[in-house]
Amino acid sequence: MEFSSAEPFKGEGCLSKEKNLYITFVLGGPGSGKGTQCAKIVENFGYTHLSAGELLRQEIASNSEDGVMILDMIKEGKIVPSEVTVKLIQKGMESCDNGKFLIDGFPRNEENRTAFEQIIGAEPNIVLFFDCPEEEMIKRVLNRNEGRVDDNIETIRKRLKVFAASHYPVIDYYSKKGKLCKIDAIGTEDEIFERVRPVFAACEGVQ
Ligand SMILES: Nc1ncnc2c1ncn2[C@@H]1O[C@H](COP(=O)(O)OP(=O)(O)OP(=O)(O)O)[C@@H](O)[C@H]1O
Ligand SMILES: Nc1ccn([C@H]2C[C@H](O)[C@@H](COP(=O)(O)O)O2)c(=O)n1
Ligand SMILES: [Mg+2]
Repeated sequence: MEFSSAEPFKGEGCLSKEKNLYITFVLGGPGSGKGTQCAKIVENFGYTHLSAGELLRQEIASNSEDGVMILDMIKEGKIVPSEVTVKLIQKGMESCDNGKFLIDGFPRNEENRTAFEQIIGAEPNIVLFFDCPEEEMIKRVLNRNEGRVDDNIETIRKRLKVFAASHYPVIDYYSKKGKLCKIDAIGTEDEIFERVRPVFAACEGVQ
């Protein structure tokens, strides 16, 4: 496991300097199991889960100014401009007393990553990466049955292409910083969580 735990980050930028921030970015391709494992981390370790995709879907549902643009991009499997997504994450972080965040599905590319650093003024302590073969991701997404507009084979193929083209520089960046924790995402949900659990158990002492 390529991981070194780090001290909590003192909020800077938009977030209160009084708040001890402990940020985990949760990465992986579509259907790799990010949301499923985040729910288990919340249950076991008391984090606040902010899914970038879910925040964008809520923005569509609320008929906001950016809603139509976001919907068009999601249908095409494209990445929404970083400023829009980071502002939604910022709102989510500010509305929470707890400083322990799981930021799921973010950063999707280098633009996302640098926008977060600039706007939020913080870095993740840990970056989880769920490593899953494409065929398994396709199977899981097609079986998901949650009515998402992007859970169809055409959009999945586009999302997988975007993922393959943009995730590596982000993974590489955090790997070089000793923050990357790669998790084998094949197995049952519980088996996978037993690979995730030690990462958070190890961090309990430094929060
Ligand atoms: N280990 C697993 N084995 C089989 N199915 C799984 C496993 N983990 C999650 N699933 C199922 O696969 C589907 C996708 O999982 P999940 O929504 O957690 O993925 P995700 O990485 O958040 O995807 P997305 O990026 O599209 O939001 C869900 O229906 C979930 O119940
Ligand atoms: N950082 C992000 C996260 C998500 N999106 C858009 C594009 C994705 O295909 C879609 C669904 O995300 P998921 O729920 O699969 O994490 O939301 C984005 O543009 N930028
Ligand atoms: Mg998800």
